[in-house]
Amino acid sequence: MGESNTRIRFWSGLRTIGGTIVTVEHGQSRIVFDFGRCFSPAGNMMERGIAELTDPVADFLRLGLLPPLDGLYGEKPLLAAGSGLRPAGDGHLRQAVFISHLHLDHMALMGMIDPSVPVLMSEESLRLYEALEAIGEGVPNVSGRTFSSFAYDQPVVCGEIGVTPLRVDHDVSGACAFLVETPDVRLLYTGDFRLHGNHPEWTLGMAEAAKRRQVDVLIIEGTTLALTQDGEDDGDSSGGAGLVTEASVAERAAAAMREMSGLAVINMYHRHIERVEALCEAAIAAGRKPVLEPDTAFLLRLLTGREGITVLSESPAEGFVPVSLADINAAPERFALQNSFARSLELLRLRTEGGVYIHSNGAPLGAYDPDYAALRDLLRRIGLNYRYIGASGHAAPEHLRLIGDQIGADWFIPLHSLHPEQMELSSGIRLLPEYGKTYCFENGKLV
Ligand SMILES: O=c1ccn([C@@H]2O[C@H](COP(=O)(O)O)[C@@H](O)[C@H]2O)c(=O)[nH]1
Repeated sequence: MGESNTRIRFWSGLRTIGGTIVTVEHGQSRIVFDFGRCFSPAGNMMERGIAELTDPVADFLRLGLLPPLDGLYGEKPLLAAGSGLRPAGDGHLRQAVFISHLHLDHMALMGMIDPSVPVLMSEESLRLYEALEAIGEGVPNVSGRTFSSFAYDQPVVCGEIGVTPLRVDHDVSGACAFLVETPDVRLLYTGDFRLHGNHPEWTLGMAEAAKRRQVDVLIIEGTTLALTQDGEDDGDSSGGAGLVTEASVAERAAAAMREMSGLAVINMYHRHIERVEALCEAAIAAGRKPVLEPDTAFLLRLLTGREGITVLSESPAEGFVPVSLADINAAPERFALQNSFARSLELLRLRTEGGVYIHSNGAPLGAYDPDYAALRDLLRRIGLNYRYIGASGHAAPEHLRLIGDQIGADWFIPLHSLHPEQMELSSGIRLLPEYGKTYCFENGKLV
């Protein structure tokens, strides 16, 4: 600490999809962006469903699942972990943690940060976070902590570092990129983004702003590089050969619901509330009543103000219209029932033969997750026809290039990707950083 140049370090997420954690430091100022957890079912002890932790911060540190950063964690867990790191709150740093959006791979670990360190997210993200907390989907370990919000396009100053959040389109509301300015360097971290969603102008506006500010360094996500589309093997041919857009999802889902005579079941990710609403409309357009799980219904009402939502419930549900399993079994062809993976066994109580299972970016996302094979097995056994009808939250390779080229930074750093080395832009030097190594910038140049 205390050096005069700007130092950038990468702690996680360079060669994985998500889990991105990056620090930018100048003098005694530091910002951290994103604090998520990389999904790795085979790779670590925390994904094995073993007993609860008593001191998660200490345990995550010992397992190498948290970045070894001075000034970020409480004194007690550091002692418990036998760590020599400096505790938070001793005043040696001006710092803040910025969260680009509320997907687990970008925010799941933010409860581990000492409550004295500010953690900020967009106003929309904070609204969503509060709603998630209300249904028990907040992050663990947050006692004594409050989260703060920032407005798009309004710089937040953290000591000698300025951060301007720029809105982007992703498959969750409130997503943004960060334009980071220090006395030595201007960098843009894209967060996760896409151009085939309902709001390409947000992403294009972000690129335009970054170009105007002539950023030196572009840190860009590369999820789709050398990645097959989710559910590709299941050939949802109605999507056509081109890019599958968010706008096409509802249309294709409605067509599938019309085509099949039995029950329609939809697995979606309820943090993407725009998709939840679109699929409800699709069900209605197909002559079916959408029936949501109670948590999703709660989110939808709170975040959109929608009324008259039907929920799956065996008893009266205040503020909602209840529909029971027996109601559905009396006429399955009249319903489109939301069913998330955690509730899959409920399907055994339903008349599912000849119906359709619309997999619309709900977990398990793809074959890389062991739950996926189990889900497909269940669907085969109960006679539900699987259809993948979704749209990725991530820019296609050609759009990554388009955005990267438009920004035209001197250096570009691909991350959030299994194959960052495949990112090619028309100009700029590609940097594939190493974990924990310090990259120093002085007067806009890597030294
Ligand atoms: O090993 C993996 C991990 C993820 N994917 C796919 O990547 C995206 C992740 O989206 P997020 O918004 O970052 O959660 C999703 O399409 C996954 O299916 C993968 O294919 N392999």
